[in-house]
Amino acid sequence: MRLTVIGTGYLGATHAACMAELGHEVLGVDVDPDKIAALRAGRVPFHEPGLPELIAQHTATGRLRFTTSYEEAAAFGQVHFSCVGTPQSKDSEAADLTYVDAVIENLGPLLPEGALVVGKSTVPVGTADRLAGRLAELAGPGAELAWNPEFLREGFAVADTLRPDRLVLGVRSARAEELLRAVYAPVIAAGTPVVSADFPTAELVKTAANAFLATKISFINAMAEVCEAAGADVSVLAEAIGHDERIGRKFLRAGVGFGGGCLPKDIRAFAHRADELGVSLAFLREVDRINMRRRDRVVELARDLCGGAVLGARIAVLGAAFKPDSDDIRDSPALNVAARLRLDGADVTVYDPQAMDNARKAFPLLGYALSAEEAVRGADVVLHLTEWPEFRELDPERLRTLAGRPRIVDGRGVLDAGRWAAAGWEFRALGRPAPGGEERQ
Ligand SMILES: NC(=O)c1ccc[n+]([C@@H]2O[C@H](COP(=O)([O-])OP(=O)(O)OC[C@H]3O[C@@H](n4cnc5c(N)ncnc54)[C@H](O)[C@@H]3O)[C@@H](O)[C@H]2O)c1
Ligand SMILES: O=c1ccn([C@@H]2O[C@H](COP(=O)(O)OP(=O)(O)O[C@H]3O[C@H](CO)[C@@H](O)[C@H](O)[C@H]3O)[C@@H](O)[C@H]2O)c(=O)[nH]1
Repeated sequence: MRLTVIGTGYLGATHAACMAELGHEVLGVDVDPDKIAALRAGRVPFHEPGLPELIAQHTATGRLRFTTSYEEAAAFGQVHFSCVGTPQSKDSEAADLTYVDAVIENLGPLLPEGALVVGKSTVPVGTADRLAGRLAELAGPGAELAWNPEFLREGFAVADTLRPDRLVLGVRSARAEELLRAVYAPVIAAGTPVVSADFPTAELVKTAANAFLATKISFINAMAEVCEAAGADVSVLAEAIGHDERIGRKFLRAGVGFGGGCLPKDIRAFAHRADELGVSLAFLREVDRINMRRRDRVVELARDLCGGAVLGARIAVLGAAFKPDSDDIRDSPALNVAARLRLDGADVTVYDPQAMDNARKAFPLLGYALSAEEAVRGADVVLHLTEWPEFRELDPERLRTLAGRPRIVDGRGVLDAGRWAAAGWEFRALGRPAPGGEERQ
């Protein structure tokens, strides 16, 4: 089939490449000419494992092309996937729907009869119904809308798109469902469950899934707070409760909390939308508060380790991306902590294997090092805030010879506390006692 993918960011570029991989002819569309120029040259303007290979392969054969022209897109595609951003509004918790609206305004008047526009962005419930009305005004009754939310995780985006846990098809006609089933035929044939739903249910599946995931993380982080107060170990607690299959072991990693371009803004937008509907999701605001408190706790631990104030202290921050295998720094806990310590007068040096360019642009006042070792050299405190595999491989013995003072906070709970302590480090982790005794408060 001939498909367009409108908005070629983290979601759209992956979706476009994966649709080409499924055998479709794909045209990616973006308003950012630099992004389109990079993609046309087979380059991916962000870090996502496996994606550069797919983009290069399918741009080389011509099955995947890119444009900035909506006219070209409307003339080309039978199905148009809308993958533009829905960030948090500048002045409230609500989602900013400017870009989602712009796709319909730009594409609608150009569409031929029978075109299907498919929303993939994460939107407040009720958006699809509103957009369908607007599309009907702009394009006439021949064009139709469907809603097909996306559940991919950054770092696993290609695998999650080609082998998702489920496909959710929000449709208003048998024809729309048939078209979407045809688009995803190889994925469905591989056994992926398909859930057909009305628009509001399809929209809500997405926001409910992210709300649940965020709640699970904040639940374990609240337990970490209790563990800190009681001298218990949250990593053992998480393992033990996770053996109960009703709870499950996934998404119970305590630490500095969730960040990124999805969970934080999606729970805020969901709570806001629920308020508009007269339903209280106040617990999601508490989920948000617990999450932000973990960042405060790391700042507090850094302060404690520096003897009460960080003014003039040298602090190494390992990690800038919001999670490993990504260069995405949107709402990154690591950079938020780093920036706050800088504001308090610390001399902060950050190292990340992939996110340095993005971090430098967004936080030009922080210092940057070319390696973990360089960041640690002379540091009074080391903060491990993004769990890249290479940080787990660091040699605590060698780093001890480089650090000004051997003190480390493991904000992700994955470093081997005993090994670091044995190498002479004062080791602190969130929700866990310090090795060899009660956690020092
Ligand atoms: N990033 C993820 O892992 C992920 C996963 C699932 C769902 N989502 C949802 O998908 C949506 C997109 O997220 P993202 O992370 O890819 O955002 P992004 O900011 O990386 O990408 C959005 C892209 O849309 C482009 N754009 C903006 N206005 C446009 C317009 N009028 N026409 C064409 N292109 C336009 C931007 O230039 C940008 O390239 C959001 O709703 C997000 O919540 C994201
Ligand atoms: O046990 C855990 C698991 C995750 N995190 C943090 O939570 C954040 C989000 O992680 P993850 O969900 O893996 O990354 P995203 O790529 O943001 O994916 C989420 O957001 C996407 C956009 O909506 C959805 O499509 C995905 O299903 C959903 O997992 C990151 O900061 C992680 O460090 C934890 O702190 N503890």
